[in-house]
Amino acid sequence: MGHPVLSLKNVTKNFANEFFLDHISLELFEGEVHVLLGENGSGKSALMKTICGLYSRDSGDIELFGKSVNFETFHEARKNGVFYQHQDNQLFENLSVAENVYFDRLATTVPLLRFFNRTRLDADCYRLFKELRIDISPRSCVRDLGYAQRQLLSAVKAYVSGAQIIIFDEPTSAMSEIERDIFFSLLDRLRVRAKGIFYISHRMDEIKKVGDRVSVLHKGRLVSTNFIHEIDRSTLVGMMIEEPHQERYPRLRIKPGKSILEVRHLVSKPILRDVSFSLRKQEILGITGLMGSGRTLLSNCLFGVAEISDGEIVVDGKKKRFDHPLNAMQSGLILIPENRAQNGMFPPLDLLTNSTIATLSRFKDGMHLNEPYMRQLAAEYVKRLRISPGQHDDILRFYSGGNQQKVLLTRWFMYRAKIYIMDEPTRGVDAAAKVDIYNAINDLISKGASVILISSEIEEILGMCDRVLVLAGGRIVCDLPRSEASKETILDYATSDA
Ligand SMILES: Nc1ncnc2c1ncn2[C@@H]1O[C@H](COP(=O)(O)OP(=O)(O)OP(=O)(O)O)[C@@H](O)[C@H]1O
Repeated sequence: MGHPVLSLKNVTKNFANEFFLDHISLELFEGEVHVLLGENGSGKSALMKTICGLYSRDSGDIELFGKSVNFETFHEARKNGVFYQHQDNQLFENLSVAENVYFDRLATTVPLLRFFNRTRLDADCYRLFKELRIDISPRSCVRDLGYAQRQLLSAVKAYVSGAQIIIFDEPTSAMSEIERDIFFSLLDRLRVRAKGIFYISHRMDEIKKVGDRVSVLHKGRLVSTNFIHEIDRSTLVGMMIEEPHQERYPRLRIKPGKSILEVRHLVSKPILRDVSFSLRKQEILGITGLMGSGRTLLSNCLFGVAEISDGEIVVDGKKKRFDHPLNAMQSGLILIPENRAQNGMFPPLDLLTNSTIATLSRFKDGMHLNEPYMRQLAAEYVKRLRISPGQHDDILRFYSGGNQQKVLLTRWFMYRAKIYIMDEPTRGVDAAAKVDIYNAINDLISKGASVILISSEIEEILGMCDRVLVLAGGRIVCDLPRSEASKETILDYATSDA
């Protein structure tokens, strides 16, 4: 192990007396990938943001290459070689992929944007993507990319930034195996080029693969730092959470009933081609596929967000045409979207409003809303999904990513739809809270709902679903009962690209 390139010494930060980073001392050694683990809201992102100027510390010291630093802005940290990849991928929606990748180059080396050479920029990006095996067109607009593609793009931005210290905050949370392999090879290159990497993740399966040491945070405190090869998964989980072990995938033994949703020969240009499948009452139907396979587009078509060029949707035996999400909702369908920051949350509003906003009719009491009932139901979900801090007037913007996700789920769990389409519902959620979410999904099923669970995590699909569909190149390439599905079969089909 080399010498420390970044040292935190007794760093503290008080967040409005609600949360406290408690005297954290941590070192990042030259050449290491240092994994940070901890349940949702344990302080991982807050600590990293304190390093890179997004938050100022109250006390303690941070040394970069042996010199004390106190970055006041994110920009100052970047100038000094510290790059933070935010878990919500902060990209420019209206710019192209190449412009996003080389945005720093544009902003710093070209005095007037209008003189920049687009052809050269695209060619550089094309070469880079070819080298990294990334199959995204440099000219596409970021707005049209799926979440996993955006994650890959953010990682490439870190790569081209030339930064010496890189902080990845849940960089692979929506990526499937193949994209993760691309990301890991990019990480291997960075390991050689950068001086040190902090790596936050809830995907326990990747930690051994990527990390050298691991530090666990719990409620703003550092619990321990260990070499990864010296510690096993269950010890790590035990350090993160206080509760005893729970079953990872709690499955119900309910036999699905008759078909309630039929999708027939659905086409949505330019990706989806001839997609047909059915969903049965009280069934959990898993859909997986690689980046760009059409998973999210399919969910958007079913929910009336994206246009359908051909084919039909039949709900409860009746043909439907959804031009707007409201039509889909009236027919009992709900979509919990993949990109919560963009399509799900109301960041400036409080927890109570964010959780009850879609279900106000349920709380109607004459001319008023029954506020005690709203509070009671919200409190039940706060407890059940362990939302933290969980006060009704907490503003959502200040919540950790995983807790924001839980609030979003609360909103739709309360809604009591017939058919739930959940696009990556456990993204950014810690191992224990995932089980809470699976239990809440089971609860919906036992009350008669059906669920389409779209996920990039094959283990999750195999653990929770009755049946698995694999999308590749915009088509369904397999439809398997869970008993016949395995990780290998799914991967084989996912890479077959019909
Ligand atoms: N600007 C802020 N104002 C008030 N509280 C904040 C602010 N930023 C973070 N917090 C609080 O600090 C705590 C830790 O949040 P943080 O985002 O670091 O969690 P995390 O460990 O990264 O969780 P996750 O895995 O869910 O992303 C949370 O309780 C959060 O509400």
